[in-house]
Amino acid sequence: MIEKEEIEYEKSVLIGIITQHQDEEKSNEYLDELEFLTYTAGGEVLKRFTQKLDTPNPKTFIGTGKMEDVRQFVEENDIGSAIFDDELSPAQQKNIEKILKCKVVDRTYLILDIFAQRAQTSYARTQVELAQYEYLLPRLTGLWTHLERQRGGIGMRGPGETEIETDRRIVRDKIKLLKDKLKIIDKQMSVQRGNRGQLVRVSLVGYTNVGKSTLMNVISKSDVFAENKLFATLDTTVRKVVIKNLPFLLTDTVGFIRKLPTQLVESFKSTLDEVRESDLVLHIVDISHPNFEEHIASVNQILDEIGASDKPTVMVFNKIDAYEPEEIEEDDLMTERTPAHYTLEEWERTWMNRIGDNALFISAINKENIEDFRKKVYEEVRQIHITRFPYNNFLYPEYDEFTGEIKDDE
Ligand SMILES: Nc1nc2c(ncn2[C@@H]2O[C@H](COP(=O)(O)OP(=O)(O)OP(=O)(O)O)[C@@H](O)[C@H]2O)c(=O)[nH]1
Ligand SMILES: [Mg+2]
Repeated sequence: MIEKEEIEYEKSVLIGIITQHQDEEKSNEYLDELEFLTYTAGGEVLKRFTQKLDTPNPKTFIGTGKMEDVRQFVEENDIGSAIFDDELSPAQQKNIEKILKCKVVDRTYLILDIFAQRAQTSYARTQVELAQYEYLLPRLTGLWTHLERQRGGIGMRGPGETEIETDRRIVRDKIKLLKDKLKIIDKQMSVQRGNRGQLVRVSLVGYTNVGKSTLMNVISKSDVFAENKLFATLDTTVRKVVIKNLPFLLTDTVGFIRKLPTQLVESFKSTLDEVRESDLVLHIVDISHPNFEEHIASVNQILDEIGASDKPTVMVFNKIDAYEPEEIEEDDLMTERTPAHYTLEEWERTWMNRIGDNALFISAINKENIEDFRKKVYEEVRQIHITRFPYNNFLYPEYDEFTGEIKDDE
């Protein structure tokens, strides 16, 4: 069901709204992220449309006048998909499609589509397929049926055209089948996790594209796929890492994102079990991203949802090489200083100071402060080890006391 072949960049427009809770600046930042998602899915954004609205129009999400602007642009520029930053109701989606006569994709579907495109293993593919069917189920009546355009491109890598006329029952059966299939794999995975013995488990979590896989590669000398697109990693990778003489398991996981579709959280539950069952969480943050504080909040919320928010956590602020505060010219007396103007040193004195030792500032790419990072991880893992196996204490001296041969990895 999931097609793998590469597609040409598809012309798209983005549509977002500005509300009381979401001012123009926020809305722009969200659309930046949506544009990155669109690019990752294989689309090119020709134009953004925004509208000030207190509540979205129940029929067409944005107002009639604005929709007419969009329609004209879509027609004149041969646009393949109109992408909304918010979740659309099945009815809204249908209505808008009738007007625009192109694919209408919301943020949730876009993310599902990227996952479908990127899923490598049969396990990840099954999880995505399940999430796609669950998204599709309430939308079954007439989704995209009136479209006579070519197939393929954004939003077409899932259960699409062929299933549309199919009975809901068939989709429900399919959902049940996929759930059963996942249950079997889940059991195997859980046994595998059990077999890993008593090694301390550490997981890398964080917003998508913050550098988790890059850090994994640096620290474990492994070769996990990393790239500057969203959701480069869908399957968890577990590596045995040895710092000095202390072995532990390090897991690289799928990145999180604002408004991660609930269908995905649900079907990736067991991928996330890896995080839930870990002893230590390394929360990686891209400090060079203007929205990094909001990213932290999104990640914490998802950790909470999966029941993993009470783990010992180290905050790792990555990409310090790329961090550039906004500057205020000396003769500029109008611009107010905001956190966007903070230097790294100033950041370190904010709330980050309160987490004290549990905040690290690194560059995975330039290997800056990686030694501090290794030391910190060593000490945390050692602490967990000693608590769990008090008699083994003598095996693992303080990081600086260790004089034996330094082994990086096995
Ligand atoms: N400037 C800079 N870029 C970095 C650093 N670490 C990683 N990157 C880049 O950030 C991008 C994303 O890196 P990944 O390691 O794939 O990020 P990830 O968190 O695993 O992403 P997902 O798997 O998509 O969630 C890549 O282009 C990396 O080269 C860093 O310290 N500095
Ligand atoms: Mg990754």
